[in-house]
Amino acid sequence: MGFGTEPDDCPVMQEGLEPSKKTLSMSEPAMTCPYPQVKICGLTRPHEAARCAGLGADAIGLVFFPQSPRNVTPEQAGAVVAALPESVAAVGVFVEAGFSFIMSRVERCGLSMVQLHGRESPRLAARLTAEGVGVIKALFVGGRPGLTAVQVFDADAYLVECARGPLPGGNAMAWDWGAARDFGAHHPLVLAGGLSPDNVGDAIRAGLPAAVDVSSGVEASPGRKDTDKVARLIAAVHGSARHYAARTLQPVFRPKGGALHA
Ligand SMILES: O=C(O)c1ccccc1NCC(=O)[C@H](O)[C@H](O)COP(=O)(O)O
Repeated sequence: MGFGTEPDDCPVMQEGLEPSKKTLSMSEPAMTCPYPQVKICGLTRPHEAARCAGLGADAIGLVFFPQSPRNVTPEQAGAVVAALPESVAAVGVFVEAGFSFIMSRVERCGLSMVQLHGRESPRLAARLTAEGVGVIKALFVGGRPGLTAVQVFDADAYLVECARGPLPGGNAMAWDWGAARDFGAHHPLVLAGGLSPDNVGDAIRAGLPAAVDVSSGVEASPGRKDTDKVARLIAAVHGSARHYAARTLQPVFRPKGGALHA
């Protein structure tokens, strides 16, 4: 696909690596969230990203995947990131890209996190983490890598969605979000797939995630966000706090300005 070219960039799953130790524990930072964080993915325009941030989005996703209708150039992505406040995370979404390609986008565009949305290796995730880049690993119910791959991927958070649709992500495919609930009780879960302002409350009640990720459900057209839908979605998420009465939620997104915020 024309991505990484170095031997170390090989984007296939590797065996025999140390299992991830990343689970929720009392040793995590004391900051808490009353409701799940929100990532709005697939932004292509600076003014729409700024509006999403103003409405309360905690993270913005930029897709670096040429086959996606939401694909951005480094110039477009840099302009979107520049429009964000320091408190918001700038997440680059990659599909089986190599280390050098990813790091070039991180540095050039000012990304604070990367989302690995294909069959990348645990070693790639570890190398990015060692560079100080936040990592979100996508895992797939009914696809590969599945939820058990959490044991070999050390990541800040795990985005879980189903594996249906023509693209690796951004397919607007709803699924049984409750199937991720047990996973989210033990790992930082970003729930995704087919979420919209109308169903996100049900999805949160079912899956109890630390964050939700939405693309198609808040779009006017692919790559263009409808900020009225974004406002309704965020209001619904903020109305879900009652479901977390017995849970402590910690932030999962690293703001582009550096410090974690509650
Ligand atoms: O959105 C894309 O076009 C995309 C393409 C290739 C890999 C990942 C992609 N999106 C990743 C996301 O984080 C989406 O927000 C996630 O898959 C949920 O999408 P949707 O069901 O449309 O809300």
